[in-house]
Amino acid sequence: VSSSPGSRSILRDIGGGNADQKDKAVELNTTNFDSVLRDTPAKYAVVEFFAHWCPACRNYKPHYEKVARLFNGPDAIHPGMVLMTRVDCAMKTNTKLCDKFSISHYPMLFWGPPSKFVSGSWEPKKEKSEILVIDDGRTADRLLDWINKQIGSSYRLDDKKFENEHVLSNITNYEQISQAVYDIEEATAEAFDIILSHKAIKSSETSASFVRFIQLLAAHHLSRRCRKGAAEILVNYDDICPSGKCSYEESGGKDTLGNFPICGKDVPRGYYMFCRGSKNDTRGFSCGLWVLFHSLSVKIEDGESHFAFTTICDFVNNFFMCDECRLHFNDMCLSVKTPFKKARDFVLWVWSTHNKVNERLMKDEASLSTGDPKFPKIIWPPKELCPSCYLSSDQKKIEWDHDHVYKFLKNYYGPKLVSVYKEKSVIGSKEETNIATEDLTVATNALVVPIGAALAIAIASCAFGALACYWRTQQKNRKPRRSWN
Ligand SMILES: Cc1cc2nc3c(=O)[nH]c(=O)nc-3n(C[C@H](O)[C@H](O)[C@H](O)COP(=O)(O)OP(=O)(O)OC[C@H]3O[C@@H](n4cnc5c(N)ncnc54)[C@H](O)[C@@H]3O)c2cc1C
Repeated sequence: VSSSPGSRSILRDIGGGNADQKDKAVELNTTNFDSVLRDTPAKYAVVEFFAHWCPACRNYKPHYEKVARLFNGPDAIHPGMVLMTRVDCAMKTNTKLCDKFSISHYPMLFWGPPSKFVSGSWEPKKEKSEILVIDDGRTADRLLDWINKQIGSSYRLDDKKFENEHVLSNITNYEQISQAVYDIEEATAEAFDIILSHKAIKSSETSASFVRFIQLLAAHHLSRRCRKGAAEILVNYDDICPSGKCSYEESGGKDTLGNFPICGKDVPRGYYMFCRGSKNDTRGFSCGLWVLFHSLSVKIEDGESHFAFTTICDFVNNFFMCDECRLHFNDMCLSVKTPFKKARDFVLWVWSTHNKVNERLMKDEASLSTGDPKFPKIIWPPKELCPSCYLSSDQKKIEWDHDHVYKFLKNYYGPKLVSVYKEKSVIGSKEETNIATEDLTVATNALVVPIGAALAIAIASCAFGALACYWRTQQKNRKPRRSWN
């Protein structure tokens, strides 16, 4: 991926990277402008072009920062909506960048989808640009009003984290699933961190379960960086977990599990987007985990379906540290008596199992008021999302059209889920298109290729073409181990 190194860490460190001044707005320059705006999960960006010598800009900064604290960084009040950035045009290195946006005065503020800024420009007379000049952002209040008008929100400067009414409920919004691509990465990294912090690979059984899950991720995770991270772990597994005994601590060397961030060093970012609750302790990780399972299920081929089923069941049983959840889930796993032969059956099993959990939680949450008021549990998908999934329904019973449900799930957790990446690639350069496509390409043809000893557990169940290929490249590049040591 051609992003400049560290562009993602810049996004993550907003407030950390600029920790000296505690600035929340991200400082952009010629080098990181495109990569930061391409990598951001945010739907919109504000770019402030300023000059550090300009007194008006200095006076404006506290206003801009008041708004930036709402949107930027892991402590943001409304993360993932707007990325607030600034470019110092007084820096010689940024001259060309500022020229491209025809900067006529300081500060000058622009608004638009981040992808439109990538390799983008702005001219005063150009009509129909998706990049707009913010013409009324002179104070923090006015800037926020302007933003609210653009996105139909009602954010306020004194909003507090999770004490707000503004999270948009996504129950019936077909488009919002595209934000979940970032949550899948987040949940994967969080699951991995939990395993590390609990030192949860404790036996040969848990070790085998872990390897199988990582194998599933290496082959079918939607995010390229998570597939890559998973493959790295597999390749090095014998060294970092000899005989299933893992070393966990992060150290300078590459010989502990902690040194292999599964989705790259910049994930977890610290927040969820599609899975964001309106309260601090709702949704988040467990929602992200479900979305991960669904997104994996729709990628599975017929021959892998039973492997995927047992792998997910074992993973939940061994590594999902919510006792009630894993016990119930395990019961539902055990109730499957005949092995899956068809991917369709597995996709529908994950869906119906999730609905059984929803059904049970609907009652619990109603009596205990523990649910998220903005995201009440429902039998899913609601009619608004998929009318054709319903053959008939009354108060007590829904009769599903399983063909339509399957078709809906394949699209919803497949192309729809990754549509944000695709959108970015359409507008970007040819090179970018290739990157985005590569980002999303998953191994669909699962070949059984005999591979090395370290993957013995993995190949015992099945092996995936892409993974085997990766493994072989690594083996070629690896120095032979000196057996006399
Ligand atoms: C394996 C597992 C078992 C769990 N067991 C329990 C338990 O026993 N007790 C408990 O209190 N909590 C349990 N949880 C947590 C619980 O299911 C929810 O994840 C949590 O309450 C957050 O709910 P949510 O509103 O974000 O939606 P979630 O139920 O997490 O769903 C996430 C998103 O998936 C979509 N979705 C909903 N239903 C379906 C479906 N049937 N098929 C496809 N997509 C769907 C919706 O868009 C929804 O927003 C479990 C979680 C997991 C991953």
